[in-house]
Amino acid sequence: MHPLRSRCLQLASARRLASGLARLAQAKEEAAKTAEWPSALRAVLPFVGLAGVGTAGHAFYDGLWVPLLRDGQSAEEAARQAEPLLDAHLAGTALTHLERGEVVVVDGVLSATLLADLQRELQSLASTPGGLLPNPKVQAGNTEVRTDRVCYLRDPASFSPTDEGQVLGGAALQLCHRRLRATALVLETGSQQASRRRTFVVPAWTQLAQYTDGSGFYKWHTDGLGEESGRFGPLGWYFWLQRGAVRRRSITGILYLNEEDWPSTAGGALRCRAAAAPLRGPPLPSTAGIAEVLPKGGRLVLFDSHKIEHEVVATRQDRWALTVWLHE
Ligand SMILES: O=C(O)CCC(=O)C(=O)O
Ligand SMILES: [Fe+2]
Repeated sequence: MHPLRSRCLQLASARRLASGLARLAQAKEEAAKTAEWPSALRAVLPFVGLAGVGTAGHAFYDGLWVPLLRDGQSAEEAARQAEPLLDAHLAGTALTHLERGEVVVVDGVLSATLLADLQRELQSLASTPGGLLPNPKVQAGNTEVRTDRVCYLRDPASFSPTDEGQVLGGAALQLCHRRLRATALVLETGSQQASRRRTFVVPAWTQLAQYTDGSGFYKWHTDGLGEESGRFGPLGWYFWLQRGAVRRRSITGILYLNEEDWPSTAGGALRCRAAAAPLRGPPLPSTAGIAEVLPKGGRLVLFDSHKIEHEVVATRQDRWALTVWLHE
């Protein structure tokens, strides 16, 4: 090779090497700059992680463990202490109507004597200080949605006197609580003939609600998660955990503890955006697809917790309802 050509080639490769080295140095400098961020991030990450796990744990505890998993029972366990409110045949029919998205109404599930005893026990509970508390929404500062006062009935085996809101009630209330929970078993058995076999988890508590004369109402809602579930973006997972038990609700069962003759002029109707299936009792009025169910004492109402939109209209006399949510 000509010496001049060889010199040129040497110069060219030296220049390439120099520019390569310069690029490397620049890249190193940039990497060092950005490395400051990950190391800062690495320092806070364990705390962020701990806070996340703590928040999730709390949401799980509050939203699923306490209301359902801690002392919830299988339908079989729940039925050990009392007779269900429905017989097997009625329960099978009820399941068929529930699957069609209807509201099942069964009258006369409590005797007249029991209804009279209930009136006495309820009056005494209503006048016991701290016996009934504002519902959870009102406690959270929201008075627009519902105004009832509530307490949670439990049987002695799961009762904790230190837990606010828990009550034992008298013998009549205890019997209603047990019979309402026991109804889970006939519904579960009835589902063997229905298109979907169900296995329920029954909370240890039932909710006793009092809507008072002149001011009690509960605006339109469903008892499940409804539309709010997806609304929260990045916080969605938190609400998903926090509303764990609500998410697992399957059937709402309401037993009215009022006098049997509830006048239609007294208001207080449960209105459901669905067809009603009165399995025992008179046909129910319905306007524009909304069934109107008066809270007659001894009336049992069942509906799909997620699908059926319902409201309680203002009542002009004290109105009592005992509710169980069967979960899946
Ligand atoms: O008392 C009723 O009739 C229904 C109450 C209700 O909708 C509820 O507690 O979720
Ligand atoms: Fe409801």
